[in-house]
Amino acid sequence: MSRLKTITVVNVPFDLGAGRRGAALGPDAILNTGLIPRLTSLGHRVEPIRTVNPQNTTAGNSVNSLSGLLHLAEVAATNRELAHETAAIAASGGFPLVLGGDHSVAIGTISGLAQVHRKLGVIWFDAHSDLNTAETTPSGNIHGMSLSALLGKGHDLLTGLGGPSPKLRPEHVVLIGVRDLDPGEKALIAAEGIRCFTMHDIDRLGMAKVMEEALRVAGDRTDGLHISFDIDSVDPYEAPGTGTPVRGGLSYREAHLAMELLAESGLVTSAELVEVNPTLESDNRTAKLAAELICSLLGETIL
Ligand SMILES: NC(=[NH2+])NCCC[C@H](N)C(=O)O
Ligand SMILES: [Mn+2]
Ligand SMILES: [Mn+2]
Repeated sequence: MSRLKTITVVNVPFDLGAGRRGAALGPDAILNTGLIPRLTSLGHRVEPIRTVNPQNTTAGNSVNSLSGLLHLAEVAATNRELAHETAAIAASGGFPLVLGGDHSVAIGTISGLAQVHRKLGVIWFDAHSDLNTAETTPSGNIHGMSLSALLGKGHDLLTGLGGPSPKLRPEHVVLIGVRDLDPGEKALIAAEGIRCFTMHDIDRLGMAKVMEEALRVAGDRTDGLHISFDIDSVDPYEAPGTGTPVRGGLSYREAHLAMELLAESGLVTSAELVEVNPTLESDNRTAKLAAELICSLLGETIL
C-alpha cells in the first residue's frame, strides 16, 4: 500500500460516552494546530473534512439506568452515523482519520471499517482496556465498553451496530500502554486471550520490541490495520488534557516511536485519535501532542 494516502478527516464532536464533558471540543482543538496543512505537506491528498453531527446534549437525554449504560441512545445514534462514514471512505480506498470525541466513537469507526475489512487488525493504545460491559462497569460510561462491544460483548444496540457481531476477533487485537484495569476487564483479557502490553511490558521490552510483536499480531494475516489511539495512553505530564488520566504512561518519545514504527510498516489503513479534552488545560498542549502523533503516524520523520 502506498505511503501517500488520500485522507478523509472525520470529526466526531461527541462526549456523552465519557463521565465528564469536554472531549467534544477535541476535533476543533486538534485541527486548530494546523494539522491539515501539515498532512498536505507530507504529500498526502486531504479530502474535505466530514463532521458527524451527534446529538451531544443531555437535554431530553436518555440516561438509562436500567440497562446500566449512560446515554445509550445518543452513543448508538452517533456511532451509526460514524460507521456509514468510515465504511464509505474505506470502500473507496481512502484513509479514514477520525478525531474524537470520547473513546465510545471507536464503536462506530470500527463497525464501519469492519464492513470493508473482514479481518481487521486493531492496535489499541490506552491507559485502560475499555473492556467493560453493563455487568462489570464501575461507572456506566460507554467509553469504557467500546472494545468489548466490538468483540461482541455487551448491549445489542452497540454490538449489532452497522453489521453483524462481532466486528473484531480477539486474536487480531493488541492493547498497548495499559495500567488501569477493572476486575471484569482482567477476566475478559484472560478469557479471550487478548494480547496486552502493559506499561510493565513496555518498561521491560522497550517500545521497539513491543511494536514489532504488536505488528505481528494485528498486521500479519489481517486485511487492514486500524490504530485506535486514546491520548490517555500517554503520561499525564505530556497529555494532561484528558478526562481519565492515569500516572505512569507512555513517554513523549515512546509514543512517537510507536507511531514512527507504524508508519515504517506501511500497514496502517485507518486511525482515530480520541479523548483530547481542551477544557482541562489552558495551553492546548494535549491537542498539539495529538496532532504531532498523527503526523508521525502518517510519515513525518525527524530527518
Ligand atoms: N476511554 C476511556 N478513557 N475509558 C476510561 C474507562 C474508565 C473505567 N475503566 C470505566 O469503565 O469507567
Ligand atoms: Mn479508551
Ligand atoms: Mn483511556
